[in-house]
Amino acid sequence: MSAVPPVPSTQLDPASDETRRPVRRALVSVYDKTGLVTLATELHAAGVELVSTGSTAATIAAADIPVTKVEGLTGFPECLDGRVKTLHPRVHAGILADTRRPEHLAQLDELGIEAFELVVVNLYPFTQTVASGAGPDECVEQIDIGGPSMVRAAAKNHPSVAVVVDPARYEDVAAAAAGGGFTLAQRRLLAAEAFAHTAAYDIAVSGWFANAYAPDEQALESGFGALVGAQWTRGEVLRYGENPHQSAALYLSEAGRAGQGLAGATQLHGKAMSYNNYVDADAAWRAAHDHGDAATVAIIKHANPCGIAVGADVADAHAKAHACDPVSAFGGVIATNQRVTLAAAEQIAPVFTEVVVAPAFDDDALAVLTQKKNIRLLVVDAPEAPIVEMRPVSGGLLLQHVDRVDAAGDDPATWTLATGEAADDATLADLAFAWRAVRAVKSNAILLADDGASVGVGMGQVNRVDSCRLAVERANSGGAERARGAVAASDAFFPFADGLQVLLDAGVRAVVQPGGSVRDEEVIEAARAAGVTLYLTGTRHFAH
Ligand SMILES: NC(=O)c1ncn([C@@H]2O[C@H](COP(=O)(O)O)[C@@H](O)[C@H]2O)c1NC=O
Repeated sequence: MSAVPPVPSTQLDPASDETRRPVRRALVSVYDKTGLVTLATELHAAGVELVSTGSTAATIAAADIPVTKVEGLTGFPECLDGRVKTLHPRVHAGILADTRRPEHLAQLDELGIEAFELVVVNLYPFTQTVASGAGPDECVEQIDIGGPSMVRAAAKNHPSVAVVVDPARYEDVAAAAAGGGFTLAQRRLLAAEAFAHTAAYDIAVSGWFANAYAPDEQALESGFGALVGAQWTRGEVLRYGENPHQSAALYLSEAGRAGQGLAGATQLHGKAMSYNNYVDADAAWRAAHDHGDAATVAIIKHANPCGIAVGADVADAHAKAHACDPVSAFGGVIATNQRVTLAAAEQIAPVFTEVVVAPAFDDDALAVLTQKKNIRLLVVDAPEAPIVEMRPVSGGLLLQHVDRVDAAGDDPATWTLATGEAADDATLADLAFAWRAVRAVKSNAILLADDGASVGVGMGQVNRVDSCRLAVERANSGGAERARGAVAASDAFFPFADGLQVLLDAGVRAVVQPGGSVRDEEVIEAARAAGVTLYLTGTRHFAH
């Protein structure tokens, strides 16, 4: 590495006006021409000389704004179908010269090169081209080379150059050009945005290579490419994490940035969402969308349901879900897959509720709920089901395909009747509901249901028999005796007959479970002895 002479230090506060660098010359090369003419007009009015590539220059010139073509600067024609336009020392030396260094200025002078103080670039639409289903050659052609080179160069040289990669910034650019240029602090922020932009671009390109264009053998077999890249951007800093001594923030994926998913939700009312609110709201929102078009309400506490129900409408579903465990519903998070109506809002309002998540709220429902100062109201569209989900482990990341509700085995028509009489339509509908609802329950999930509503949920245990006891205890709390005559779903097989026996003793009328234990016969025999219908799904929905 050659020794680089030290840069003269200024000792100035980066935000100070004295660090502004007046914009005299700008290089503008944009694929997306949105706002270009307005920007060029304002830069020209501020006395900025414009240098541009092919169709950017043509667009500016067509608006009667003076512009120099890059070719005029380099003395070299754009060639190879635009693969080489700005890749020239006259361009890059003009961007990379550190004008704080007298020797850089002297070299520019010697070479007859003028420095740029502003670079405005946006890149070829690689992601959009891939998404359009274009063939590989077209996708490869849409990998921008010259653009990222200029962006990275300008970002590196932010002490001398401001770089802009997003048309949303053009107003700031025009204001800065007219007002003496960007401060050093602003140029640093712009450079950070620029590096994030090229990083996201390279993640998209490298991901496409690893997963679609040049997958290795394992990727072909498994669908998991050799590389996973993603970029999350900070959405909001949260008051604290799971506990007050933990700091936390919400970061957004591309979907979240586009306003999708829980992270991209619109909050209509209430205090800022907390870390735990997000965790519970995500679980609630998923659970509320597991029952197709039926009006569904899920009430979640600590990522587990204290009630899930389908009903004639949202109010009906909410009343049924709430009745499952009114004690635990206090301070819960409610999600529904339908508009919240006045009737539902009037039921929800008297119960202390942290968050309500819904695709929409009727105005009169909103009027009722917004009287509660602290309740958070979120509008979230139906989930765009992610294909894979990630979970960090120390030193790595686990990826798995999402456990979808339409897995083989979720359709009662595919179930095997292991013992007992075939269920009548109503019982089968309850079993199907319980089987879908139990997916939302974590760690040895047992869910008792009746008439499209959970009536007792056992979860979070390290053995299944304890979950069975818990589900029965909850169903029968306060002398309710709701376990008798209910149906039961178990997310995974009963390893022994003991757990099932707890349910049988409590009087459940039908049970659905995956089956597949080495002791299945023992388990089936217990159901047979009790005269209870037992279905096997062949699929499990375990959730940790
Ligand atoms: N190859 C190059 O030298 C080069 N220099 C700039 N570009 C890109 O060309 C686009 C602008 O071209 P035009 O002004 O012709 O529309 C921009 O998206 C810019 O990122 C280039 N194109 C691709 O690499």
